[in-house]
Amino acid sequence: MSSEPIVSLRGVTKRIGRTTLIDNLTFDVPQGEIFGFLGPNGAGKTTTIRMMVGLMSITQGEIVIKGKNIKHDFEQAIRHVGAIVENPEMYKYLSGYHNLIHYARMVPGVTKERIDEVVKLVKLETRIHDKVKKYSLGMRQRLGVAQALLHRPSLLILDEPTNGLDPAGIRELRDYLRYLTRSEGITVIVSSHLLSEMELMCDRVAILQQGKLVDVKTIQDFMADSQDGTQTYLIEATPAELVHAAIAGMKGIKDVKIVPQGVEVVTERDCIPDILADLMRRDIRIFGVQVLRQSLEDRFLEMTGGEQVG
Ligand SMILES: Nc1ncnc2c1ncn2[C@@H]1O[C@H](COP(=O)(O)OP(=O)(O)OP(=O)(O)O)[C@@H](O)[C@H]1O
Repeated sequence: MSSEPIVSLRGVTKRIGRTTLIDNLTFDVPQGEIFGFLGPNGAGKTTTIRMMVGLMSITQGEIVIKGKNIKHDFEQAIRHVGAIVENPEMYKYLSGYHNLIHYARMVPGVTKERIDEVVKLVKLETRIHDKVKKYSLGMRQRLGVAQALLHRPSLLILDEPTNGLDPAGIRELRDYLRYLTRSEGITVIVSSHLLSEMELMCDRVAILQQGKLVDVKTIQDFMADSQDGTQTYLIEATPAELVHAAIAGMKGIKDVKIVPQGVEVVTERDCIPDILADLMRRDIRIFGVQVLRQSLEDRFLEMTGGEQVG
């Protein structure tokens, strides 16, 4: 993976009249990842995406895609981008394949081989000759993604792609987006107000709230670090009462409680070896230690002071 970000936003601001919709966004989207814009309704996800694809002007700041500033080099920047921002146009009475042929006429240099390739990429091979009216929402979306991929973009942007999909459709979407990043090296940006989906789908998320960036982090980092650097561990050991009493007296323990599977301890990572060594000295039998990861939802609520999402 290259270290050069595929997209950089620097001080991006959008004002309409006196209202600031987007306020000074600065962050990078690394290449080859699935990157999420996460935030409650009205946080500014769609507005940011619209600016990135040139559907809306930028009041202030810069957006650079693959080294090209979209204000000064729009054509050059946008040729790297495939996007679905609004519902893509499709002819319901034509097959998926004929829709692609029709669309490909508007995209210079697209061959029949490329059409077959994109059909494979979105895993529509078995149904591509069916009429679009017979497609499920998930399949229509995949056809939309196939359209967006025809010109070999290195960045795919999908605004709220899980909207209206059933759990199976969401899973398929996740699988083929992952396939696109892994096998084709395509960077994907998705937006959503649903934390649980972003957690499963993305490598990294930018959290937006009221047009501002709250934070941008990898999913692992979101779940791992609580604000004070502590983490919850489950120590499976018996007898639980003895474990509890021993740990409660140690340094650096924020919380300790007995749970059905053992004892839960809130502490810093560096304290774990000492805790285990101490328990072993007391002849306590240790069966396992697990890091209990916080869900992104917990982290989000912690970071935004409780504004509910989803
Ligand atoms: N053209 C516009 N004129 C005025 N206000 C707008 C315009 N477009 C969006 N807004 C406002 O900007 C804010 C951000 O909207 P945006 O659609 O970007 O949010 P979002 O995070 O995508 O939310 P959602 O999930 O509801 O689509 C909202 O308060 C919205 O009402």
